[in-house]
Amino acid sequence: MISQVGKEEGKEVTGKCSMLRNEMQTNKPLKLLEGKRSDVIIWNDYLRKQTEEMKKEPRWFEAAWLYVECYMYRRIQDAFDLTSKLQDFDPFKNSKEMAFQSSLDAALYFGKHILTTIEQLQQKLHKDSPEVFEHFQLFLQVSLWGNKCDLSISAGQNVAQKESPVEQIHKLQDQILVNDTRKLLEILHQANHDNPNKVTLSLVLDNAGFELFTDLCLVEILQQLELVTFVNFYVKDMPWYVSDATEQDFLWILEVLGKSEHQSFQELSKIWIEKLQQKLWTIEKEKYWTLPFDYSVMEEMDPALYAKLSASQVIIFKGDLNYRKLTGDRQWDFETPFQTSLQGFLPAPICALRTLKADTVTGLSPGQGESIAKSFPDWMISGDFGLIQIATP
Ligand SMILES: O=P(O)(O)OC[C@H]1O[C@](O)(CO)[C@@H](O)[C@@H]1O
Ligand SMILES: [Mn+2]
Repeated sequence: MISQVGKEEGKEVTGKCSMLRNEMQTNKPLKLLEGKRSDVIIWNDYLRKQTEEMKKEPRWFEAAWLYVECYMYRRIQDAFDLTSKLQDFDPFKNSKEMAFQSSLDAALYFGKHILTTIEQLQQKLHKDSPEVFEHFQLFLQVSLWGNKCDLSISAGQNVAQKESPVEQIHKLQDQILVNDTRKLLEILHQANHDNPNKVTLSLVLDNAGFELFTDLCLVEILQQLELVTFVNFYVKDMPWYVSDATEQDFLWILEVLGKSEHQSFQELSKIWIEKLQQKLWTIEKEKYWTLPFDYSVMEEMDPALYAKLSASQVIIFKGDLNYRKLTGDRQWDFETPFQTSLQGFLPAPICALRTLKADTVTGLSPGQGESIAKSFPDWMISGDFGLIQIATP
């Protein structure tokens, strides 16, 4: 329940958001943050440095898109931080929850599919059987296409997933521009060989709701196939890009599945809650994901996080924004090796699972981008094309 004070403060936040919109529309200079969160100093220093480097104050239409776009979400949080009652209020919660509710059919279909798969795996499957690859590939691709479901482009409007994901992925095969699935499986096999029963996967999450559900299913299968032992899920530490997953969103989905009338959902929720209790899964909150930096400077700016990621055997980065931060959101030639575009960021083998929604991409084969562009002019922003892309140290 929001108190009377909370209601009044809600009006103040709305007023601040209108001002923010006006600053944006009229291309005003970016302002310093005013709240008291621990990252304010970092954001404000960054703005001062940008001003020094550009020899003028950064403005909305002139500064780098990655920076201003992140700054916009950070300013929204700043408005809440300046209240006494609404600092933990998530303005996107409703949109995230509604989007998941309207994707329940697809989630249920996939939930039943994973439970059947688990049963088969437990009964018979030999770890070297070709079926391992089939399962691995299917769950990886469903998690990839789950990334189509973000709410930032649709301004929070519904992006319900209606069709059965298993049937959809067959149709989408040709839209995977780089497919390093086999390499990823090899890396996991090698990691198990080197560290039996001690393989840690870091999964840097993107969106809550249906995408998160597909991520949880992917991880479950990786553990069932005994390719991965521990999973660290990295969530956002504040509401971000509308649909990005926070710890609350993660816990919410487990709760909703647990309370569902469908037995398959209940079962999955029970298995996953146990994994959290047994520390086979952990939810990690780190502030770096909502700072203005790309990942090439993480080692310098946040050596502790870099070291933590380095301790895992594989890191999966989900989604478009993570990809932009991996590549510094530069206008790379499409054929630049993915590894080059990481500019030294490689704490452990990296796998990017991303549908293209912004115009940066690397690691394509000669002429591939140009050829797609002829038939699909908006191939880089439509979310219709995807990558399963690996870089190894
Ligand atoms: O949820 P995702 O996959 O990171 O997508 C968010 C993307 O949407 C946009 O906000 C709009 O294109 C991009 O700036 C951003 O990279
Ligand atoms: Mn997102």
